[in-house]
Order: sequence, then structure tokens, then C-alpha cells
Amino acid sequence: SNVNETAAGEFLDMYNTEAQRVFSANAAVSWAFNTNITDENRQKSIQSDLQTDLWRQNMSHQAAVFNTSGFDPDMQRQFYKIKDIGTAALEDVAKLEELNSVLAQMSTIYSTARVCLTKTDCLPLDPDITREFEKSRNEERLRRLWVGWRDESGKKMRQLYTQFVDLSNEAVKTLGYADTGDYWRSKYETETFEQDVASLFEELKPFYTELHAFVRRRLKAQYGDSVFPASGHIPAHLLGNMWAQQWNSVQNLLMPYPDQPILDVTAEMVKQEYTAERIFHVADDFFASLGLTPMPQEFWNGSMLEKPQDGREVVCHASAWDFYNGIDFRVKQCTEVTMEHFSTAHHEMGHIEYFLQYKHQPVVYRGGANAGFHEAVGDVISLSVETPKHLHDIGLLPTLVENNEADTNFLMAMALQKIAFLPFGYLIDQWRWSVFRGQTHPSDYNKAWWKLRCELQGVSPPVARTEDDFDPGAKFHIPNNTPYIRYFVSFVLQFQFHKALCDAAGHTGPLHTCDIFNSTEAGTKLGEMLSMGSSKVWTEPFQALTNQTRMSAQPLMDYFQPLMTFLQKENGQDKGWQPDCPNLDPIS
Ligand SMILES: O=C(CCC(O)(O)[C@H](Cc1ccccc1)NC(=O)c1ccccc1)N[C@@H](Cc1c[nH]c2ccccc12)C(=O)O
Ligand SMILES: [Zn+2]
Repeated sequence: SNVNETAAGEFLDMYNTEAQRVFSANAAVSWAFNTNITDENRQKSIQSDLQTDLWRQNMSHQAAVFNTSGFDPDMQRQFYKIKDIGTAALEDVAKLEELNSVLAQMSTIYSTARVCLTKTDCLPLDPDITREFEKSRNEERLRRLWVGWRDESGKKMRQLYTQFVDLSNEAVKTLGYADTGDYWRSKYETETFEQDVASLFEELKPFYTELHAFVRRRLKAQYGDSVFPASGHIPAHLLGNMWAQQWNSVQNLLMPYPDQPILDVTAEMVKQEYTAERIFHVADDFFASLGLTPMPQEFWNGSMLEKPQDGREVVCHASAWDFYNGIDFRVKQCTEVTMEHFSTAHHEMGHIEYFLQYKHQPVVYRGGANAGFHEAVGDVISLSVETPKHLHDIGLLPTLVENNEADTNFLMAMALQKIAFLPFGYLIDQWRWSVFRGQTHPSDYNKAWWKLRCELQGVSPPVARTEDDFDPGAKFHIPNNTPYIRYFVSFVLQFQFHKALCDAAGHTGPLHTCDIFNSTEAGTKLGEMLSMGSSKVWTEPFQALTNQTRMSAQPLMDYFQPLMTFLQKENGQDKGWQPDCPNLDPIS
């Protein structure tokens, strides 16, 4: 009845106004905690999250009064999202406060953890330990940092994590979800989502197996066979990254043709005295070249682009912040002058550009079409930026060599970032979904984790692991309770987006040479998709941009096809690993 519809419209207007006030206040308190970790700021953040959850609970109850069955689809979608409040649904306020407190404690443990190699020399993850993993080739030192980091982070939060799992499951069950994983997957609005990502992973496994074989062979040459188990696994501390999730930091050992120019532009950035600010201005220039929205002055005034030097403890893991007031948008990144951070800066700015494109939407629609879309925006831009041609154009690659060997080297550099990541991006939530659905009990947390790491990623722990350890907790997204399958989805989607944008830009030739810089045709199509936010099911904006209706690994595989041909020839039958983790004697 239109009386009900009129009242409903007024409710939505009220919700939208109030939500901007409540969410921006909460963002400000959360920002203060993330950029200055103190007991006082943690308590304020816990209370602010609690009040925000209670407000969302109240709004959900008010929305439930309306019979939306006769409403137009858009109004129905807005009511659905207002009632979809996740863990805020926990009715018991004491439990809701405990949930927020447990999360804040795990986040604090992770972000303040330090590894003491001597009594006085205690290193934080960012920048010190990360830099060691990128630069050191000392196997023993890497092993000590690998074990030390897990002792200071994951090991200290095992009990907190079991508490979190129980409280989160209890909360989402009041909304009718089977468990937290069921709730997280529902956000993709795709009945077959779990099967879809599983078949994408199966489709991509052969590519990963070829890359793994080549990298293992080169690392054996560097470190000697004795460090490598007979099972075929690569010890996880030798891949240039604390989690072995991306291998581009050891690319200097892995170039098929070593006598070609170095593609890692870190040294050139240092030589040109790049600053964090300049890195972000280079990224900003790219978005502006597409005709998209440049970063507003508030972004430059409010962001934290470098780790503070005043002794403050901060959450260094990069993130992008929407203050839900249409004005304040910030990045928090402990930026170092490296190519990895150059790439992360584009990734974070991609989140900000999405915020800017959908800031006119009702608050309930200020999100990615699905979470994979949000993670893909910046990475799509990086696929153009990181081409040798573009790096040369912006002065970071002095000599541009364009021949087959240079091409193979470039594809290897990209594969060490994109193909290497796929099993990792896939397995984190395989572990978490199994925990949430009760298939993995606390007594098996670490065993289940390493089963996935050994079987799917083909990496093994450098020392024996036990259930005293809690290695999942050593990765940011577990204590910070950030879903991870979004990155796996993004790594597939970003090549479908790249192909569509390159077509729009009139690119001809292989996909891996495409650079959409200055293409307002590409920018217009991207902007049209981003400005929709989450107002429609993701397949609609997806089809508008790509003319596809499903995720497909084909554009990713086409992009890397020349490298796969090279690797298959190099590897022959010398590839693969036994699924089970190798037996290791406990640390002597
Ligand atoms: O975690 C990140 C980047 C951090 C983030 O931008 O994804 C950040 C994570 C986060 C989520 C929630 C609270 C705090 C941090 N996500 C966002 O800031 C964000 C903001 C708005 C919407 C969605 C995500 N990258 C992943 C891997 C990765 C994907 N693409 C990359 C490109 C370059 C380097 C790394 C990656 C990682 O480091 O394991
Ligand atoms: Zn992200």
C-alpha cells in the first residue's frame, strides 16, 4: 500500500542521514586507535564499535516492522541490507562487548609484535623484518625470523581466536546463517560461489605447478639441495615473503634471462629519491589520466602515508578508509620506497577511487559490487603501470628492451606476484570456513592449516610445527577478521576487467603489453561500473563492463600463456610435490 511505501521511504531517508553520522563518528574513533595504539584508544574503539553495533541492531528491528513484499526492488534491496547486520546481531550486550574486545586484543597483539634477535635488538614486522625477507639470503637468519614472528604473533592469540569463533557463530546464527563462513559467502549473492572458486582454483593449478617447479629448481641452486625436503615442497622462509604469498622479492634469482634489464624498479626509485608522497601522486596521476576523480585535498591532509617516527604504535598493514561523510577519504600505509609499496599504493588508491565513485549512493550501497571488485580496482591499474613500457614512460626503467627474452622476464615478474599468490589467496578461507563450520577443532587448528599449505601451496614449514603454535594468526587478516577469498576472486576478476578496459582503450596485440593510461574511454567504462557500488547484484555491473556473466580464468591464462609455454619446456616432468607435509624434527 502506498501509505506503507511512503513511511518506508521516510524511514530510508532517516536511516541514510543517521548512518552517515554514526558511521563517520565510529570511523574517526577507529582511525585514532589504528594510528595510535594505546589502552585508552583501544577502549574508546571497543565502546564505539559496541554503540555502532547496537545502533545497527535497533535500525534492523525498526526495518523489520515494514512488510516490504509490495515494494519496488530497489527499496527491497535497501531494507535487506539494513537488516543484514552480521555479528552486530548478537543480542547479549556483554557478549557483543566481549566480541569487540577480543578482536581489538588480537589486532593489538599482531600490530605491536616484535622479534628480539638479541636482548636489545627487537624488530617490528614493518619495515624491519619485511626488509630482511626481501633482502637477506641467509637461510638461518630467515628461519629465526620466520619462527620468531609466529611466536610473537599467532602463538599469543590462539585462545582469543577460539573465543572469537564461538561468539561470531552465535551472532550470525540469530540471523539464520549456519555459521560465519555461510554469512561471509552470502555476500557474493551467488548460490554456487563455493564451487565456483573451487573450480577456478582447479583450472589454475597446472599454471601454479609449473611456476613452483621452476622456482624450486632456482632456489635449490641458490641454497643447496640439503635445505629442501625430498617431498618436493619449497621451505616457506625462502620465497622473499613472510607468508610465501608473493615471490617477487626473489625475482633477481628467478629471471629466465638474467642479462636483461632489472624489472624491479626499487633501486631506481631510491636513486631518484622518491618519497611516499610522490608514490601516491604517481598513482593519482594515473586515475586522473582516465578521467576518474583525483584524490581530494582532504585525502592529502588526512592520510597517514608513512610510519610515524615519534614512537607511536600504529597498525602498519595498509588500508583505505571511507569516513561515510562524502568528504573524508584516507589511506593508512607505512610506505617504504620499494616496488612492492608502489604496487600497494595503487591497490589502496583503487579502494579510495571506488569510495569517490559511489559516494552519492545511499550508505547501504557504499560498498563493492562484491568484495572482489573492491580488491581488484587498484590492481587493474597496476597491470598497466607495471608494464615495462609504462615504467619507462614515467622514468623508472631507463633502458626499455622489447624482445622475446625481455617479454619472458616481464611475464615471470608478473607471475611471481599473480600466479604465486593463487593457492594462498584460496587456502586462507578454506581453513577459516572449515573452522567456522566445525570441521576443524581448536585441537587441530595448526594441523589443518599446514595440510592446506603443504597440499595446495607446495610450501613446508622450515621447522616442525605443533598445536602450541597458531600459524594462521601470523597473517594480518586472521586476527583482523578480514575475509580473504576476496583477493582470490580479485586476482581472477582483474584480468577480465583488464581485458575489457584494454578493448575499450582500443589496444591491439597481447594482453600483457596493454597500458590504458590516458584512455578516457576505458576510464568512463570503469567509472560507470564503480559508481553503482553495491546497488545491484554484482553480475549486472560485471556484464556492463565485460559482457561476461561469470568469473573466468581465461583472460588470466591468456595473459600468461607465453610464460607457461616457456615453463613447460624448462620443467618437463620435473614438477609437483607430495601432498603431505615433510616430517621435520622439532627445533633443536
Ligand atoms: O591486505 C592487502 C592490502 C590491504 C587492503 O587494502 O586489502 C585492506 C585490508 C583491510 C581490511 C579491513 C581492515 C583493515 C585492512 N582493505 C581495505 O583497506 C579495504 C577498504 C575498503 C573496502 C575494502 C577493503 N593485500 C593482500 C594481498 C594483495 C592483494 N593485492 C595486492 C597487491 C599488492 C600487494 C598485495 C596485494 C595482503 O597483503 O595479503
Ligand atoms: Zn585491498
